[in-house]
Amino acid sequence: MEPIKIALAKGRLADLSLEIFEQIGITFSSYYEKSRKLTFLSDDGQYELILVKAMDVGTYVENGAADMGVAGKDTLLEAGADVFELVDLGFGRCEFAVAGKPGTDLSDYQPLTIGTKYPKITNDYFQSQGRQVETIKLNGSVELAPLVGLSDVIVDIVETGNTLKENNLDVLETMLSISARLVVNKASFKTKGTSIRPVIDQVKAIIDNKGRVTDED
Ligand SMILES: Nc1ncnc2c1ncn2[C@@H]1O[C@H](COP(=O)(O)OP(=O)(O)OP(=O)(O)O)[C@@H](O)[C@H]1O
Ligand SMILES: O=P(O)(O)OC[C@H]1O[C@H](OP(=O)(O)OP(=O)(O)O)[C@H](O)[C@@H]1O
Repeated sequence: MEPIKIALAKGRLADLSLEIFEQIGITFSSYYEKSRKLTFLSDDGQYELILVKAMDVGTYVENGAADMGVAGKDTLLEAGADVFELVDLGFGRCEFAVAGKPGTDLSDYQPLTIGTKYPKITNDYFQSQGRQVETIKLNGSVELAPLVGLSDVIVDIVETGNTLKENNLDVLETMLSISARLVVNKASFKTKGTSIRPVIDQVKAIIDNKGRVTDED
């Protein structure tokens, strides 16, 4: 039988995700972080790890190129991924926020310009409140934008708040909380249910029992 394909991004969510898979007996001992290889077969040959960019996990899973995956809620929302989101893994916790120079009054700007890696989430959020904004798509170092006059404010992820602090920016408005999710392709969930369901159930059991898989573990 074909291996179940699991999409994962290198980076912040990789280690804890692989740790959870290991706890349910799915191990990829040929994987190591510095490798340039993008696919790894599990030791039992039943699963295949495919390494994609964080923002692309939802796309691979939605299209069935991967049967399941681990992705931040931020990336799933931004990609508008049509997938089953079956487990909140409880790590990778952070907040979306509007941030800017201290004392910035959002209502002073018409339209408000917003630098962000997440134009869809930003537009959806402000549109739902009937507030007119203009987004400027950035790919990183977003905190720079208001400092150099590229945008009035930013919308970005805040975890510890250190990046904002070190750049003399403040949270002006919090938007929504996010965390890592286990997602499954809708067709795979039906056609490969006998293989996929036990994985979901075991991951759920680990999260429920531990209730303490955190970034600090
Ligand atoms: N402080 C944080 N900053 C960014 N993402 C975080 C943070 N804490 C948790 N996350 C979560 O980790 C996920 C992966 O983040 P990571 O930094 O590895 O990739 P990325 O920066 O989105 O991608 P890339 O580095 O390829 O541009 C995010 O989508 C988010 O859900
Ligand atoms: O509140 P903090 O704990 O400081 O974390 C938030 C920072 O982390 C992320 O950036 P990342 O490290 O992914 O860099 P980039 O997006 O600028 O590439 C995010 O875009 C913030 O800049």
